[in-house]
Order: sequence, then C-alpha cells, then structure tokens
Amino acid sequence: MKTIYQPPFQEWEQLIKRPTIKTESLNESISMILNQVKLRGDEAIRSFTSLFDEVQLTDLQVNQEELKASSKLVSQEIKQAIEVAASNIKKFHQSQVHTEEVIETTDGVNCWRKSVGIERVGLYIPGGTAPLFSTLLMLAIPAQIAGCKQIVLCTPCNKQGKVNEVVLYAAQYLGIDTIFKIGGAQAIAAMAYGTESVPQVYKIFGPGNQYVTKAKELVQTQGVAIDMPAGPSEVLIIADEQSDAEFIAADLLSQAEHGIDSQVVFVTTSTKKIEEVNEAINKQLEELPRKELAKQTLNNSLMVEFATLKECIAFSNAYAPEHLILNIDHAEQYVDLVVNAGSVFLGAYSCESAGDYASGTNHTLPTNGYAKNYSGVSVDSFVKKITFQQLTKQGLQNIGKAIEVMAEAEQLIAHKNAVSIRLKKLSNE
Ligand SMILES: NC(=O)c1ccc[n+]([C@@H]2O[C@H](COP(=O)([O-])OP(=O)(O)OC[C@H]3O[C@@H](n4cnc5c(N)ncnc54)[C@H](O)[C@@H]3O)[C@@H](O)[C@H]2O)c1
Ligand SMILES: N[C@H](CO)Cc1c[nH]c[nH+]1
Ligand SMILES: [Zn+2]
Repeated sequence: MKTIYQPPFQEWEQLIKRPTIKTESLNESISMILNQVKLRGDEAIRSFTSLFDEVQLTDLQVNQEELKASSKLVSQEIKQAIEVAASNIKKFHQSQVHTEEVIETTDGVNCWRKSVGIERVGLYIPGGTAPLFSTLLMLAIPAQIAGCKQIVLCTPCNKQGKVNEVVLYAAQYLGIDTIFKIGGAQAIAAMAYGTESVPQVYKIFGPGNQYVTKAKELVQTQGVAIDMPAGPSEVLIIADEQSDAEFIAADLLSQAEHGIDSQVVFVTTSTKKIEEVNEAINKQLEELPRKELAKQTLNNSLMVEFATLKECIAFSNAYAPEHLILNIDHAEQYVDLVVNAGSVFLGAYSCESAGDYASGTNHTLPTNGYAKNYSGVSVDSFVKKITFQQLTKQGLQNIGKAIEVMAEAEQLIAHKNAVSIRLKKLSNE
C-alpha cells in the first residue's frame, strides 16, 4: 500500500480519488449494452450473457424445480446463520417504520404524510466473483417491510447456467420466486426497460461492480429510479498507537478481497502502527483464497499518517468512505466529528464484517465518495412518501386570504379563483 506522511490539505483532493474507477470511459460501452437490450430484449441479454458470463442460456428465469432443489443443497449451518442475520436485519429495519402524526397547521387545516411501498422493484444481487446472498437479505427484507408488491431479482449464473444454491435458498426463505439468471449491465437494462421475460420495474436496487453501477447511473436518466451508486467496496480505518494491528489488517483485507476495483485506506497517528499493519497484512494475505484479488486492491490502496485523530477524521470526511472503522478507545466520543460515511463501526470489536452480514444494519451503501450526498439502503429507499391534506370550511377561511394574495402576486388568477369561489359561497351561507 502506498504510504503518505502528513500530507498537506492541498494534496487531499488527489489522494481521495479512487484510482481504479473508470467512470467516464464506461459511458459508451455500457450505453451500447443498454440500447441493445432496449431494442432486442431477451435476445440481446442472451448474447451479452454469452460474451461476459460465458454461458448460453435458453431459459432466463430460474424455474420452480431449481428453486425447490436449493433447500436440499444448503447446509443446516448456513440456514441457521441466515436465520440469525435475517432476524437482526428485520429488527433493525422494522424500527425504521413510523406512522407520522396528522399536523393541524392552522385551525381546520390538517396535513399528514404516508409511506407507500413502491409497487415494482428490481433487486440486483452481485455474483460475478462471489455469490452475495447476504445482499439478498439486505434488499428483500426492507422491500417486504415497505410493502413492495412485486419483487424481481437478477443475479449472474455460473458457466453451467445455474444460480448459486444459497442465493436461491435465501430467495425461497424470503418468499421471492421471480428470479432471473442475468448479471451485469444487461440485468439492469432488463429491469429498467422490461423484456419478453423480465418485468419492467419502477426502481432498481443493489450493489455491483463498475459495469453494474454505470448501468444504474445511465438508466436513472431514463425514467427509472435507483437506490444510489453502490459500487466497489471500500473501507477506511482510523487507528492510533493502542489499536491492534492484526484486527486492522484483517478488516482492510476483508474489503480488499471483494474485487480488484475496491480500495482500502488506513489512516493513523502512529508511524509504528503503519509498520505493524503492513507486517500483519503480509502474514494474513498468504492464507487467503482470494489473495490475488486482494493484492491488486492493496496496490491501489493507501496508508496515511497525520499528527492528530481530528485530522484523521477530517481526511476521512473528505474521502467519504463507504465504511469507516474508528478502531480507537472511546470511539463514541468522536461520532459527532464524522459527517461523511456510509456506515460507521465503533471500537476494536465492531468489525466491518458484522455490518456486511448480521448486525442488522444495511450493507448496501454509497461508494466512490457518494457518502457525501447519499444514504445507504433502508426501508425509506423502498417507499414514496405521499402527503395528504384536508381543509374544513373554517380552515379555508383561515388561510384563504393568504392564498389569494400570493396567487395574485404570482399573476395566477385561476389559482386565486379556486379559493375565491369557495369563500364567496361560504359568505352566503
Ligand atoms: N457498495 C456496496 O454496497 C456493495 C455491496 C456488496 C458488493 N459490492 C461490490 O459489488 C461488486 C461485485 O462485483 P462482481 O464482479 O463480483 O459481480 P457483479 O454481479 O457486480 O458483476 C458481474 C457481472 O459483470 C458483467 N461483466 C463482467 N465483465 C464485464 C465487462 N468487461 N463489460 C461489461 N460487463 C462485464 C458480467 O455480465 C457479470 O455477470 C464488487 O465490486 C463488490 O465490492 C458493493
Ligand atoms: N462489504 C460489502 C459492501 O461493500 C457487502 C458484503 C457482502 N458480503 C460480504 N460483504
Ligand atoms: Zn464485504
């Protein structure tokens, strides 16, 4: 990992750039995939799946037999783990549901807001290099709590045309059966435009690699909503002299192993800790099955030293990481200084993997600096909030004059008349 000591503020802008994200250069190739799927539907999906996933598909949809068979293929241990994770994710997301009060803004004028689930949603479950069945829990559980009526799921299949059995088991466990064996930009296009096989949805959710993220960015300019840019995973860890180097190395590697376009950042007040963490990384890396992926990520990653923890947090706010770990004593005392981060982990024992799987928070989070202006997925992401109002005769009399005056000042006399006509009737009663 590249190491920088005490970089002055003027250098931060360069340091916070994600070096492997080729946002602009993908515009053309991903637009071409989207256009082809729009024009040729399933036929285009089959040809891109053959090109990128090296499999010739006849049926794009997972059938009931494949779905049912999954349960026999999954161990009891995995089923129990899913149960634990799902229970915590449900508890945390259920707590986000509130009925809002009816507010009487003026006598006789009542206003309120109601959350209504988006009727048709599309969930993308990554599966290019690892079958992220945990992402299915993270997306489907809030969608169900929000009351979304139709849930469509897309995920890549393997070269034999099979979707990973644990992904299918998790879908079945959650009662989802509209599943397509489609990955990448072609999956996003299918859900955005609809094809002969894939239903069109109103909003697309889910993380993915750069191709998936670019496709989501492009389709959102064409009428379909998306959750946020949730691209290649990142973690930024802040630690001091006292922190455990083995823990830090393990957490850095946990995100480095996601894929070659990820980035991990270690920020510290201790030169000694930089040495210890490097040593621990080299030791732990050798044991990892995905060490080649992780190594490439580490080559594009950073270690930065600052004089104070306050500067470390200021740098983290400028970087706006997807995940921030404050691996320091009394981490809770620094919480108010954090303003840009997708999800924050406090103290030595709050490892990032906890949030990835089972603590209950959502792991679908903004990357590439978008934690500056986006939140992670929650129940809110799956609802529209509709406002309602009801005015009594008295209510209209109370605010009618203000409306008339404002409408006239905006030169919108029909607006004014909608009030005047009623007030006139009321004055004759
Ligand atoms: N931000 C988050 O919340 C979050 C959560 C989980 C995972 N992730 C990220 O999701 C990503 C998963 O990536 P993945 O690749 O394993 O799976 P993926 O499912 O995102 O992408 C796989 C698909 O990419 C397509 N593809 C491959 N090469 C291509 C090319 N050259 N051009 C166009 N399309 C191509 C293929 O069709 C394939 O099906 C990782 O980067 C991981 O870090 C992010
Ligand atoms: N760390 C990922 C979010 O960036 C989520 C994940 C799923 N499985 C393992 N990790
Ligand atoms: Zn992860």
